[in-house]
Amino acid sequence: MHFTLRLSFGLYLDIALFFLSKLDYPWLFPFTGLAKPAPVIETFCTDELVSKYVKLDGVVTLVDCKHSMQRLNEVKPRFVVNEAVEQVAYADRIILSKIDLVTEVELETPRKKITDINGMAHIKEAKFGAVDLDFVLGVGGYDLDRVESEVHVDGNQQHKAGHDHHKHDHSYDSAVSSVSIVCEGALDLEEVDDWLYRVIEEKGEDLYRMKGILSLNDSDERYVFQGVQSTLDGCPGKTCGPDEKRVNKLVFIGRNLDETALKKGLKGCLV
Ligand SMILES: Nc1nc2c(ncn2[C@@H]2O[C@H](COP(=O)(O)OP(=O)(O)OP(=O)(O)O)[C@@H](O)[C@H]2O)c(=O)[nH]1
Repeated sequence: MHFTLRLSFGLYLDIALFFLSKLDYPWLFPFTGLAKPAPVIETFCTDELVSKYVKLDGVVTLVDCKHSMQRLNEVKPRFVVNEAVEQVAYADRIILSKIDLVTEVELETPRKKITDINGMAHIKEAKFGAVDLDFVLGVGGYDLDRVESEVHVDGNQQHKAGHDHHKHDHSYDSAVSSVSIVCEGALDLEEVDDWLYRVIEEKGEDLYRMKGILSLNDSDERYVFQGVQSTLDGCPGKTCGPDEKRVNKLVFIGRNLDETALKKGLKGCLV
């Protein structure tokens, strides 16, 4: 008698991931060239099967400081992704490599470009990609308990990382930037929750990542959140000291972010 065991691909993957997860090793997935990071991150964060066994620790992007500017400055038509810009925008850690091939002054251009796109990522300069393993492993880029130590915002500012509008007014403005907001006061949790979901809905795929620390009116605990595209996670954070100021810090990374509207939206949630 013949038994035909029909296993779906999903079940094979389930079994493979189960055994691989038992090894308890960090996995590094290298993506070369023009890989789009968003679908990969989405798979790790939202795919039921993959997220059962594998936790995304962080995205590390290597930027060649000698040759990357051309790619980063390339203006793409509407709805066409600039993969190089997205790779920087989604990164938790950025290795600015080949620094021996440029002068200190020349290094300023890619460094500025990167921080304009992504105001959250930690940047390290390197020769031949040599950095401490701690920099690329145990990143915790998606851990809520790391949000407070990761969100360092330096005031209300938006860094535009797109092209010069006057030179390229024929094309769609696909500027990717970081918007950092710091505002004092206590927020209404329901209001801020509604507002964040409204931002996600309105911006759609143009919103890449966000993180924040919120002070709420009915609690001494801060509230931390982090989101990737349409997913949003949040939980209570550290308790506010009795004399501590109620401060809210948020960082958004995305395309065509409207800083004024974001600030106004957040202010509307203050009690
Ligand atoms: N001088 C110098 N050369 C480097 C450095 N890093 C890599 N290279 C050299 O650059 C050449 C190309 O290496 P990479 O840019 O790392 O190649 P790659 O990763 O395949 O390139 P991509 O897929 O485009 O990222 C090789 O000959 C490397 O030895 C560096 O920091 N300094």
